[in-house]
Amino acid sequence: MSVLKYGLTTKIALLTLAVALVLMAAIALALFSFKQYRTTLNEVADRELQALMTATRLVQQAESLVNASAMLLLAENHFSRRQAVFEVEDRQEWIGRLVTDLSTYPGDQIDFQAIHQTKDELVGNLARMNTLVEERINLRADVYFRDRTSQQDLERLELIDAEIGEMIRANRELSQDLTVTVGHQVSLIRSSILSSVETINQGMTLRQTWLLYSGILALLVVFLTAFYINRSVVQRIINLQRALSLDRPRAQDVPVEGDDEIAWMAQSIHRYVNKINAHEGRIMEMNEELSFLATHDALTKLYNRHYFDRHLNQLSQKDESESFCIAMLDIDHFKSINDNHGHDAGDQVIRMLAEELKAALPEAAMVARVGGEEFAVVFQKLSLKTASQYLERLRLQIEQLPIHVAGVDLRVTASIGLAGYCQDRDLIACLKSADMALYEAKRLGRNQLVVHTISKEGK
Ligand SMILES: Nc1nc2c(ncn2[C@@H]2O[C@H](COP(=O)(O)OP(=O)(O)OP(=O)(O)O)[C@@H](O)[C@H]2O)c(=O)[nH]1
Repeated sequence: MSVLKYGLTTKIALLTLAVALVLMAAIALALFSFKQYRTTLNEVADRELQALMTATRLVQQAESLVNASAMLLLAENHFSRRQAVFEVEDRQEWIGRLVTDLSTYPGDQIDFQAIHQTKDELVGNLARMNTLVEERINLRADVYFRDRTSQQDLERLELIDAEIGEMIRANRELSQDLTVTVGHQVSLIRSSILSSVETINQGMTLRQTWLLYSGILALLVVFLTAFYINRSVVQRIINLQRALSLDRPRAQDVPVEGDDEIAWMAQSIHRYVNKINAHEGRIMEMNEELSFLATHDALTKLYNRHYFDRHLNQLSQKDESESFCIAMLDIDHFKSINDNHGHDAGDQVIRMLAEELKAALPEAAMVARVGGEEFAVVFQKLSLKTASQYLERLRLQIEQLPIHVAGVDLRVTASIGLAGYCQDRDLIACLKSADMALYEAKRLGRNQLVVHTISKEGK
């Protein structure tokens, strides 16, 4: 019988493995999901938020550029102009760098070309404004410091102011365009972030569902395992225990169905119960045999001396006033049978006489073999007269009994002593009296019945 074949060990191991696999899959799924969400969140933080910050700084720089261009416009001398130009160039450089950074953002809906174009136009305008402001400062210097006022210069100054005013308007518009474009871009980045969050949410929801199913599956397998163990192990052990807890367990009550460890154990118990029952049956038979041998004579199957004594003792303790008699019977010259025909022949004669005694005497009479060729009879609720009639008839039957042993025909006789009407239930005295009657029968020539009657005063 292979333990690995269909045993409970294998089945429980498989169910445990199934639970472990489901749990491991759920844990792996959870870990993988956490890793994926962390990666996605890092990407969003690195890429989307970076782009968002770049865009915000770009808007700030665009506003600063407009302020710097106002400074340039208001410059009254070359020092102020150069300071404003320095500020403008600084802002331009920052705007250029931020626009380049933003261009690396992988958003296919964003119009980077428009941003670059707006920026380039802004830069071009500022360069032109610088030239005009420089020319205006020079002309104003000619007018106010060198006193070289000409109509032409005044007209030129007016033209320059007009062009600068135009440019400021254009720059403000370009700056607004840039802000609007970048603002549009910010909203795109925001949409992208929302889309990433939505993707994460969907992934989370899907994996939550999977984790829930995994948990339900694991619980199901655990319940199935518990149900299986209860049905296949616990209930069967309980049934086995119930079958064995009976006073006398029967092999057919031991449930042996199946082909697993418990079935194999039950089959072994079944075999043991069979063996124990067989042994018990044998022991009971032997007990009966022993108790029969303890109270009966092996040769004649009549009661033995021991039982006879016990019976007399019990009778003496009974508080009954009913009469009873005791007879003693002895085969005459039995020694010569043994001597002439052998011990086995003697045994056979004893057996035949015992059967004759049982057949001739009433069923209620207790007949015992109390010595080698000596028998005792206790008659209850029977008068001495009737008992003596039975015994006399028996004596005559023995006398005429055809006995064929050891190839020869034999005739045997028996002497009988009978005592009765014992007063005060003195059985010992009664037995002694019967013995004396037998002795007397022997003395008087054997093959006869002598009856003694005991009175209160004695014989
Ligand atoms: N075959 C056989 N002989 C037995 C058994 N028990 C006792 N004997 C014999 O029975 C004989 C009894 O002989 P005795 O006591 O001298 O008496 P008896 O020869 O019967 O003579 P009386 O009783 O005086 O008539 C002895 O020889 C015993 O050995 C037995 O179980 N089987």
